[in-house]
Amino acid sequence: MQLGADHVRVRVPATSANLGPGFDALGLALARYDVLEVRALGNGDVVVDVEGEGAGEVPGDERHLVVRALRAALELVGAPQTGLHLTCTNAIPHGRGLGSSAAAVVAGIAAARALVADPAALDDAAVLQLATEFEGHPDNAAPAIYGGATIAWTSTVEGREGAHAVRLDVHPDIEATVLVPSTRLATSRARGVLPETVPHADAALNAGRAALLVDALTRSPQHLFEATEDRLHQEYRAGVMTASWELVRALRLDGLAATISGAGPTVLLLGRAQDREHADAVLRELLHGSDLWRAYRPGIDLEGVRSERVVGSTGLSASMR
Ligand SMILES: Nc1ncnc2c1ncn2[C@@H]1O[C@H](COP(=O)(O)OP(=O)(O)OP(=O)(O)O)[C@@H](O)[C@H]1O
Ligand SMILES: N[C@@H](CCO)C(=O)O
Repeated sequence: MQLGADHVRVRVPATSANLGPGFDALGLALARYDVLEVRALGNGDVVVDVEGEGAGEVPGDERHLVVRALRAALELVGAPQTGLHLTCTNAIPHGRGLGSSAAAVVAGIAAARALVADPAALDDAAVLQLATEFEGHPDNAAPAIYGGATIAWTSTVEGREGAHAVRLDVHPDIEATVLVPSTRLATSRARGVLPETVPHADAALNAGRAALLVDALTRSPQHLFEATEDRLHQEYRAGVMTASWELVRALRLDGLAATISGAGPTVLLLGRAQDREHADAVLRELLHGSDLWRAYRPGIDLEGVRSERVVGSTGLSASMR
């Protein structure tokens, strides 16, 4: 397949995975975005300019995660590799449990989709499958692609092998607050401290809470507190994110639906708009005098990744999702 454009722009949301009991399955898209421009270059050069999160840290060559994902997507659809000039304006913090790596991978694949002559060859299902091959699990990639909340799973059923996701419409009263610490934690380290097996009673509790959480997210936000209980991963990880786990416990003691965001160490707080005042008062008290945390209330992203071809200096073609 040939390229159909030489300049595209992509916007991809931050995501919060797990949401408590939905380990490796549930995710939520947040309205905080990395924005990328990708230009195909006639020569084989790779130039990467980064502003914001990751500037001066991520590699500026073929090892850059967006470049790797983009190249994998071009290869998947049989499009030619090309030189690339990548301009990244990043607002998703790295290594904090807000899906920065999934966002980079999804953005790279979405850029490839917008660059190739037949974008339909990289439909959302193909983007999810390829992103999951990079990430190892689909729970951040799914909301980054579809927006809203998602349930993602990896099927082993014959003929349906691989990653799948369904999108949920989040109840409009639900708000997300993220408390982002200055410290980082690599997902690989947080996964390394998980046990091989868990007690049956804990697994049973999580199954019930995850099911309840689907209802709480979409229809009954009054159940968010109980629905975000988890016994499968957060406490096991407490030793590698002590301050985050302490904050989750303190917030929950005050009746707030706090969880570790993804593999941490960010803390996610879900709640109803009507409970915002109470949440803010608790946060003020708990975080008073601490310079460890930055708090945001980003809003829920409903669209997922967006890309568009850039034509001339200002004109844009139809956006491609
Ligand atoms: N926009 C980006 N551009 C290039 N590389 C990135 C980008 N975002 C993340 N990465 C790479 O991914 C690493 C972070 O991935 P990691 O999975 O540890 O954390 P996370 O994705 O932020 O958190 P989580 O998966 O728990 O939500 C960074 O250190 C960097 O190497
Ligand atoms: N479900 C994943 C999310 C981080 O990518 C975890 O908690 O390890």
